[in-house]
Amino acid sequence: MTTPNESTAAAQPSSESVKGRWDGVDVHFGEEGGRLTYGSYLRLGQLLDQQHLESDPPAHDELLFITIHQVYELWFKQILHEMTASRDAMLSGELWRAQHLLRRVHTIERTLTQQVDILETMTPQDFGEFRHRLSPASGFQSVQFREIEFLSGAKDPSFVRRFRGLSEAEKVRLAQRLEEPTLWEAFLAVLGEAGFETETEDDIRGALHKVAHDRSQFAAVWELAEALLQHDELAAAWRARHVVMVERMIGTKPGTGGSSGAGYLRSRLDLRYYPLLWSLRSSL
Ligand code: HEM
Ligand SMILES: N[C@@H](CC(=O)c1ccccc1NC=O)C(=O)O
Repeated sequence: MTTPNESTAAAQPSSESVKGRWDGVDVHFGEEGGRLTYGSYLRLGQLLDQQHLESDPPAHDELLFITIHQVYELWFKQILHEMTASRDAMLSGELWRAQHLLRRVHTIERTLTQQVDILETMTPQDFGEFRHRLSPASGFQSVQFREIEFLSGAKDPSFVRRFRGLSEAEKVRLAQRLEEPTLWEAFLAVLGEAGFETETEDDIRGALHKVAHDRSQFAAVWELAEALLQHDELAAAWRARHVVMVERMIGTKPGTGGSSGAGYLRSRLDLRYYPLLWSLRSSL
């Protein structure tokens, strides 16, 4: 019996094969031909070498600041993966799958809002040790954040124009998001498939009413509408949590990205992806 880290003749990589057998178990080899390990699979060498402080001498809390943002971006990537698949599932009529994937998005979004607690263990004084080094960078420049907004339904090309320092690849990604169908457009296709007109806003209001009042017939459509509303509510909760954290950290100072700071962020609190799902509430 060998233990997982011992090498065996059977598991030696050859130049031809990327698979082998070890104690009756398939053994896979990574790109370099070495046997796959935890660290090589997860590319930890690269991942754990990506935290570079701007402060010098190093400010203790800057590692936390970088880590939090990198974790956000990893989850943004996952959210985009799930939202794209959910949109495509709606377009191909797989409503159960669209809803299943949106539920995963909700869980990630709750986690993202809770993560603010970790950042708030940093005091404004400790943030002040390295904040001046960050300008003109800001969360405003998060391409994936804007992709999520566009894919959700809030397409606003003015954000692309206001972006500074975008790479060509990032410009292409944002341009594609402005072109492709949003979750809302996919949902309208679902309403269409269910037999409703969706040409005008009044058509859509009418369709939502019928769905809401005949849940036995339109159960899957109603559940999907609720999942979209939940996504909208969770995005709004993140914006609200973020602005209060910002007030706690920098008060009324302008932002490093060049905006008025909390004032600008407050102006975005009323953003809703699906206003018709919200206004439906007033007439139920
Ligand atoms: C100490 C913590 C933080 C402070 C003081 C802060 C402050 C700000 C400020 C002032 C803005 C307005 C843009 C500007 O800089 O002029 C902004 C925007 C933004 N921040 Fe943060 N932020 C913090 C943490 C985070 C974290 C952890 C994230 C997660 C990715 C984040 C994401 C964003 C995004 C996406 C925007 C653009 C929002 C929009 O345009 O609606 N921020 N932040
Ligand atoms: N805009 C923030 C700085 C900040 O939080 C930040 C800076 C660089 C990269 C991401 C950031 N996060 C959110 O805005 C500030 O004005 O203090």
